[in-house]
Amino acid sequence: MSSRHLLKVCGATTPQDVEAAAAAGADCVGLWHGVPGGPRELDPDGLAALAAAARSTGLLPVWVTFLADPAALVATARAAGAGWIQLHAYQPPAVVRALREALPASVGLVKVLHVAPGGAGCVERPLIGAYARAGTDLFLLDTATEDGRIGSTGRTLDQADVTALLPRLPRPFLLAGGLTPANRPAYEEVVAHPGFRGVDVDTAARDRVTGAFGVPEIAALARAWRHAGPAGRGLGLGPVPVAVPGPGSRPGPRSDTSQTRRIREMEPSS
Ligand SMILES: O=C(O)c1ccccc1N[C@@H]1O[C@H](COP(=O)(O)O)[C@@H](O)[C@H]1O
Repeated sequence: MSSRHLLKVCGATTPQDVEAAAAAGADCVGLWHGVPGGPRELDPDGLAALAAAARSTGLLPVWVTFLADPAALVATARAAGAGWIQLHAYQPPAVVRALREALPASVGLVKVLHVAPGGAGCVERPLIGAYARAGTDLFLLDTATEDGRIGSTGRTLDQADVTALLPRLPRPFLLAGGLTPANRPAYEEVVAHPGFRGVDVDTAARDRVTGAFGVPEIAALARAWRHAGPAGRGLGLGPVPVAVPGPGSRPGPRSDTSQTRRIREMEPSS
């Protein structure tokens, strides 16, 4: 038996984007709010409307944000009904903890770890254990460019930089950063890691002319990235064995409902 990996596509702005993602076989769709100056920024009503549209197609809506104020995050998460929240910036572990304490277990918490190119490593490396203990369900490894850009960089991570980080990750992770159907073979070692749960893509999910999500583009990503992993691995969000000891740990698998459970329950395909 083998497992199916997740495909998240990021930055939907219209119901048509959501429909394209669902039709092409994505599992999760990223919706922005609180990304200042971002070209795909949604207002709170737009976020809630597209989250509902995503749920109605069976997609898991993921709210992607740079916001760091716990009260604002909690209020928006409740109003929008996001399945997961992706903290895509340099929010400290205390923000994760505040969200974990305030939100139901059904809301998954994704913390992005930014990896700089050229062997410079992960910006948040000293905080990884603290993020896990604060309640992070899933890490997301993405590029931070030399000039400080984060999110939708279209820039790939070096497999060696990623694999150097993996022994320190006490939670499952998604991979991002300039991923395409063609560069899947460059990440064999990453895909084989027991914590790997799938990929997150913006640039390569889009029609080059219109800039909207493209069904052929997303379907090609799904074919390349979402297929079988090693036998017996599920999509659970529980702890991953790591070489790095950490003081305490959060309790075992949380009881949860709805969208997060849907991801946890995605059965391995043969
Ligand atoms: O999708 C975006 O444009 C975006 C903007 C701000 C924060 C996060 C964003 N998305 C993340 O960008 C990467 C994938 O981008 P790419 O494939 O390298 O272009 C992924 O982490 C998305 O969640």
